[in-house]
This record gives sequence, C-alpha cells and structure tokens, in this order.
Amino acid sequence: MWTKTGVKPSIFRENSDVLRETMRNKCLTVVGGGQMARALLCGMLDKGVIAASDVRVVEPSHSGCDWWAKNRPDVPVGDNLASDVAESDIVILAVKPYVIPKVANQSASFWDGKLVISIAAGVTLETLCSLIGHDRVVRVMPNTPSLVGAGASAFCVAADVAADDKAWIESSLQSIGVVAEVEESHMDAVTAVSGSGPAYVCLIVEAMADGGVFAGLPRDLAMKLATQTVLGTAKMIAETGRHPGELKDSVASPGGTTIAALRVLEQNGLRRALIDAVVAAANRSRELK
Ligand SMILES: NC(=O)C1=CN([C@@H]2O[C@H](COP(=O)(O)OP(=O)(O)OC[C@H]3O[C@@H](n4cnc5c(N)ncnc54)[C@H](O)[C@@H]3O)[C@@H](O)[C@H]2O)C=CC1
Ligand SMILES: O=C(O)[C@@H]1CCC=N1
Repeated sequence: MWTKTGVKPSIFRENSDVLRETMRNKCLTVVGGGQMARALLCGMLDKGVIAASDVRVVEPSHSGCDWWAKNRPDVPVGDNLASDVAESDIVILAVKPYVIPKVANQSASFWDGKLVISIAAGVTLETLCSLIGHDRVVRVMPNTPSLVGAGASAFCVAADVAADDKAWIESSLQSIGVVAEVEESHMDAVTAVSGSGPAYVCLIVEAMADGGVFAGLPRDLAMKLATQTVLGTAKMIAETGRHPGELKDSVASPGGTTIAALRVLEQNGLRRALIDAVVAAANRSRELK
C-alpha cells in the first residue's frame, strides 16, 4: 500500500508552481508492467519528475514482477487492481489492446473520479469511454525511447478531460521527450511513425553494423559507429531544422562513396519499403479497434 504524502507531490517536481498546486497529492497506478510501462515509468523516475512512492504497478505475471524487483525494487508492484485503482487519482492502462476490455470493464463506480489514460494501440476513445463508464479518458501513443528521456508521444482527449488533466499529461510526457496533442483521427498514423518507429530504426542500425562487419570492422566498433551516426543525424535534423534531403546532399560528394551507396538503397527500394511499412502499421492499428 502507498500513502499520499500530504506534501509537495514529487510527481510534478519540475512543473510550474500553478501546475504543482492544481495537481497536489496525486497517486498514479500503471496497469501492466511490461515493455512500454517500464520505458514510461523508468524514464519519469530517472528524470526525477515522479517518485516511486507516488506510483504503483499492477502486474500479474511472475516474470513481469521479477523485472521490477530486479531493476526498480523501489516501485511497489502487486496484482490487486481494485485496491490500487481505489487509492489512485490517475490510472495508466499499459496492457495489450486485447486485454483492455478485461481490465477496463469493471463495476459501475470502479473508475469514478479517476483520470484514465490508455496507451493501447488502436483502441479508440469511444471504446475506452464506454468501457470505463465516463469521458475523463485520454489516449496516448508513447514510444520506448521515453526510457532515456528521448521519447516522442502524441495524445488525444475525450470530452470530460479537464485543463489540469491535460496539463499533467503534457508536462509528464514532456519530461521524457516531445509531446503533441492531435486529433484522434491521426492516432493510427502516429502509432505507425513514432510508436512503432523505434523498431525500424533499430533494424537500420543493426543492418548498418552488419554491413560494417562485412567490410571488416569488429562488431562492437561497427555497432558503436552505426548507433552514433543515427543519433547524431537525428540530433542534427532536429537542431538545425534543415530538411533531411538537404543534409543528405551535403554528405554525397560527386562520384564519391555516399552516392554509390544511395544508388544501391534506391535500387533496393528502401524509401518505398519504409513508406509501405508505415502505411502497414497504420492499417494494422486501425484493425486493432
Ligand atoms: N512496446 C511499445 O513500443 C509500445 C507499446 N504500446 C502499447 O502499450 C501496451 C503494452 O505494450 P507492451 O508494453 O509492449 O506489452 P507487454 O506485453 O510488454 O506488457 C503488457 C503487460 O501487461 C501485463 N498484463 C497482462 N494481463 C494483465 C492484466 N489483466 N492486468 C494487468 N496487467 C496485465 C502483462 O503481464 C505484461 O507485463 C500495448 O497496448 C501497446 O499497444 C504503445 C506504444 C509503444
Ligand atoms: O507493435 C505494437 O502493436 C505496439 C504499438 C506501437 C509499438 N508497439
């Protein structure tokens, strides 16, 4: 069990005084302690914008509980959904989309007074609100780099989400990356670009490193160079605001190595493959409804 401290809530430590005041003494329960919950919560804990004593994780699996015990023993983890939700002000549903109905469909007053946030791909606000029984519901699509404070999240809100609720969501997500409020109609595309995106980028880094190994580099050096190249290029695009096409052209010398490589990437359809991949993910997100 955790108790409300009655002092300045650590969850809002980095937020404005007004926000701190409006959100005093909030407790947060995360339902499902898997990959994305770990990235979100550990990111926020590491940034110091949330304290382990202010949160609780509901996780039924032994392996899931073991992970928390080994990696974040300061976070209370249990399997009693009803008691944790009863004591909390904000609940994040971080279970797989097909588990949402099982978790959300509870007795009439179960979710009364709770801000409910779902991170499940594809599950609409309409479905969530009808399961929860009220309209103080938010859909968030985060991504795993939240773990290291470099996440990209988007959210949309149902009718009864207050300005304070939105301020909490925005500031919490901002503490672990960038955040945008979007129309719900954009959530499938968001899922396809930034929600699933880390997987595409990991594949690219892995493949670049494989190429380096084929060309004679030791594996660890190839991986280090590929990783830093992706990191540095993303940082350069974000910080200079220059178009990626222009930055690409600045690397490719006439008759040089880069243009030889770019020709092969175009011949093998990398650009088309990535566009089609994003479209496939958006279509799949729509099917998850
Ligand atoms: N993994 C990712 O990169 C992202 C995932 N998401 C969304 O986050 C949600 C969770 O995905 P992951 O963390 O990847 O899955 P996961 O399988 O790693 O985590 C889900 C957790 O829920 C637990 N669980 C199962 N039944 C439960 C119940 N009745 N009550 C409480 N916990 C229960 C499981 O034991 C598991 O630990 C999904 O809806 C997914 O669409 C959203 C953005 C990115
Ligand atoms: O693969 C999935 O369905 C989830 C949603 C976005 C990232 N992972």
